[in-house]
Amino acid sequence: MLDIEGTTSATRHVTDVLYPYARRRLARLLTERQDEPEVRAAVGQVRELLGEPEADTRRVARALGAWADEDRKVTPLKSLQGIIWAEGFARGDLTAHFYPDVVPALRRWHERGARLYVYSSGSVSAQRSWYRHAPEGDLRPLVSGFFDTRTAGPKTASASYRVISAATGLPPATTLFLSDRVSELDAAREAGWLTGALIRPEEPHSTSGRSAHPAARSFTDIGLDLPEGTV
Ligand SMILES: CSCCC(=O)C(=O)COP(=O)(O)O
Ligand SMILES: [Mg+2]
Repeated sequence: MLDIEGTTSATRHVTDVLYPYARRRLARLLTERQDEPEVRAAVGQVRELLGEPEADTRRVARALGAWADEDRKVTPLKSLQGIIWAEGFARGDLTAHFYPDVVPALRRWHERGARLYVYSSGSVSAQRSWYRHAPEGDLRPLVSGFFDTRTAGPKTASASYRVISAATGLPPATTLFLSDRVSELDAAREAGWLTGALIRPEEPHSTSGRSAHPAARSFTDIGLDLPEGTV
C-alpha cells in the first residue's frame, strides 16, 4: 500500500506545481460549476465542516482557500483539487513525479505477484491521473486499487486501514504500508499492518530515523518477502 506525497513522489512537486494550479482555479470552479454533483457535494461538506449550513459561495471559497494554504487534508478540498488536477493532467498542463527508484521497484514487485494499492489524501480521481500521467508512462495497470479519505477515512485513523483491509480482502498482517509520516504508520500498525517509513533526505515530513518503524531511504532498499505464486 503506497502513500504518494513524500513516499513515491516529491512533496515539492505537489506543493509547488499542483497546489498553486488548483488554488488559482478553485473560486471559478465553485461559481461556474456549482450544479455539478461532485462540486455540490463538496460544497455541502464544507458547510458541514464549518457548521454554517447557509454559507454562501464566497464564504465556502474563502474557507477552501484557507485550508489549501494550510495544506489541510480535508475531503471536500481534496475532491475539488482532484477535479481541477484531473483536467489539468488531461490537458497536458500537469505531469506527475516519481522518484527514480520507485517505478522500477513497482514494476519488479508487480511482476513478482505483489498486489499494489495506493492510499493517499489526494482524491482517487487525482491519484488515477497521477499514475496515468507519470513521465515513465501510464502506471495504472500496476495498481489494483486506489483509496482516499472519502473511501477509507483519514490516514491517521486506524479504522481507515481496517476499512481498506475489508475492501481488499487481504490479511492485515501481510499488508505493508509505505509512508513518510509516522502518524500514518502508527495508525496502520494499530490496525495490524506491516509498516515501512520512507526517510528521503529531501522530504519535509519524513521521520529522520526517529520512528519505531522499519525505515528505508529509497524503494531500492526495500526487500519484499514474496513467496512464489502465493500473493
Ligand atoms: C496526486 S495526489 C495529490 C497529492 C495530495 O493532494 C496529497 O494531499 C498527498 O498526500 P499523501 O497522503 O499522498 O501524502
Ligand atoms: Mg505522504
